[in-house]
Amino acid sequence: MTSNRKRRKDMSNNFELIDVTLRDGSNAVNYQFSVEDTENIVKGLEKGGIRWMEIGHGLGLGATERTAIKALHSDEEYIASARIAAKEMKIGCFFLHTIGDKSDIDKAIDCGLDFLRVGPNANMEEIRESGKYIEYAKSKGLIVHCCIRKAYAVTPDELARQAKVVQAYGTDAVIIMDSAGTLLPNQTKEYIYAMKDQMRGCTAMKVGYHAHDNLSLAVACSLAAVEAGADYIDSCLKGLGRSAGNAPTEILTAALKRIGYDKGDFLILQDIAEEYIGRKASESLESISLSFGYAGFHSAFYEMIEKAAKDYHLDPRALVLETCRRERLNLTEKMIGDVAKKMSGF
Ligand SMILES: CC[C@H](O)CC(=O)C(=O)O
Repeated sequence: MTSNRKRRKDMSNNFELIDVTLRDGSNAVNYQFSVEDTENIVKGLEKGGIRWMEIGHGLGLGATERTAIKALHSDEEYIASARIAAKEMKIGCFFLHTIGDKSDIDKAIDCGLDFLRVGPNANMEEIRESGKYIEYAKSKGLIVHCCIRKAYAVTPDELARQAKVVQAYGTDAVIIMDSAGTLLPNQTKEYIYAMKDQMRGCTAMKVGYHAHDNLSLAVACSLAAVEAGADYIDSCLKGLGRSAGNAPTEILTAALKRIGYDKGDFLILQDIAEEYIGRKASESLESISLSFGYAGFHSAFYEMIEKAAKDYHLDPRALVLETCRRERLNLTEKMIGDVAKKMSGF
């Protein structure tokens, strides 16, 4: 008992929470966070003891400029307002190699960015394509995380091999993203252990975890990740995020405190969540999310499911489950259409 307590106490500063409300949560509010929301949430999180946060468009740098999904403000406006509001908070942004370019990284640095989170899907091709941005951001002095999306689509060993490749580009941390909220706590640990084993003795590269709450396990999986030795854990106020949302920051900090980790004042964080996120949170909850979590389905593919389900008069939930039995990483309209056709007996 005593040694357990001591071990936990010794570990209390060994990992960081990264609040991603203003980035992942932006997906849930149609990218309409205002500069005022940004300032209030940054100040509130900092008051609650959070030291790292991710902000900006849900799809990362350059998305407002280069996609049809426009945020209320530009990347520069979001970063500059967060920078002004923050005292010591580290401010980060997401980056997709399919959307952003190096000029976006330069502009973000000029506005005061501290860290960049480059997000390839869990396949070697995307990892390699993202590599040049990881190297570039490192050469410009940023802290860089490689957030491997849809990590559940490959085995823990395969993900660890991908992390090894990422490491060669100089990334400071690899974040395991359970983008569909499909992992169970014991599976979460397997991914962290595989990653740590792969890196053992040869690098200072850190490992993080980003949960989604489709099976209401985001907090449990995050705690499991901490227990397995994760260095970073992502969370959002009220769990506000894409699809079923993420691990709620205020609940996670309370649960962590119960087991001996002091990662923030959950009462302050709860007040901030109520004040600034309360009304927005319910908008992100959709009943279909449970099937996404069960099957390991990324919500970004849902439009294709909706269309095929309508065309073939199917229950979209059944189509999600059947599609994911065949493929979870690279879904196409044709593939989903073929599954729907087969299911409907055509
Ligand atoms: C497009 C970025 C994506 O939403 C990253 C993420 O949060 C996830 O995959 O869970």
